[in-house]
Amino acid sequence: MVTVRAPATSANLGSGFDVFGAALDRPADVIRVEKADRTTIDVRGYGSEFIPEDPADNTVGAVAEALDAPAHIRIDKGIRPSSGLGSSGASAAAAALALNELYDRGLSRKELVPIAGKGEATVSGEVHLDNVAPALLGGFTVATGRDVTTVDADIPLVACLPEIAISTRDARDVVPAGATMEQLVYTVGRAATLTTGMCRNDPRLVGKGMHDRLVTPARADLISGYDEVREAALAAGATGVTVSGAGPGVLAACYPGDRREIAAAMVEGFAEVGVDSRAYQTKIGGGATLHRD
Ligand SMILES: Nc1ncnc2c1ncn2[C@@H]1O[C@H](COP(=O)(O)OP(=O)(O)OP(=O)(O)O)[C@@H](O)[C@H]1O
Ligand SMILES: N[C@@H](CCO)C(=O)O
Repeated sequence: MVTVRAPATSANLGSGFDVFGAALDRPADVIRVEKADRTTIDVRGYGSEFIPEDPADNTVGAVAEALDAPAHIRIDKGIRPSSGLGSSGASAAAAALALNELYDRGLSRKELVPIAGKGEATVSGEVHLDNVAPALLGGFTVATGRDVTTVDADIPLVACLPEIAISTRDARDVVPAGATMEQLVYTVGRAATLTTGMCRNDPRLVGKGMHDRLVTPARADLISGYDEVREAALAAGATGVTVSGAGPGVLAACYPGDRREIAAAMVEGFAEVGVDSRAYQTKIGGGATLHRD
């Protein structure tokens, strides 16, 4: 039996739509796999009632098929689905690492990224690697096509999840079809600022680089209380705030000593508009970990 813990991730980070991603040190999914004649899936934990166990509809099913690795797969969800913390991608990444080990396929973590991406595509409709890459490799990741670069950054974060569900598929429908040259220049500047901040472990630059005028405003409109939460987090010391992944989670970058106050301010911001939420005080963390029994 092989057990893998794969972390939650935050994709986009504002200025890096479909390219940037970061592994979070908590929460995480845990997957256990055992060889079998055909793949079966048993889902438990956070939000498990909303997750299909049919391999055709669960992200881990496509991964088992791609690796030709049928198994009994038990998923313990620690990451709420449809929250913007890469829940479906974490399961896909964990399954790729676990089944690669179980069947001695010998693929590297980088080679497993596109395989996990096939699993993620079953629910989001298109292949994008900005959740599965950090879940497998850890740190801050830049995924361009099949090429993934990683930076082992150490940046404190707060992720606040409101009790609203937005599927990635629906949130992709509101992404603008095009951009003006002015918007492109602004986005490149912010993305470069964020990347420099990650390389220097500088929360101020990371926060500044999260600001995005292209995709985030359209997605923020889907999240009741987004403006209130953003203002509250900035007033409490956040260096930048954006939508986490496809939402509805909201992500704040900050200095280490400010996390508790920012988390409370974000929960209060959602409460102002009558929405319950849960905040995680976290930071950029490592990739999936594997244990063989
Ligand atoms: N193993 C899985 N874990 C979580 N969700 C899954 C899984 N397999 C299938 N799903 C389905 O995927 C959808 C959730 O994925 P979605 O991409 O919308 O959200 P997310 O992974 O939480 O967020 P994001 O990608 O924006 O960070 C739900 O409809 C859920 O039923
Ligand atoms: N880049 C993806 C991440 C969510 O899976 C999106 O924003 O749609």
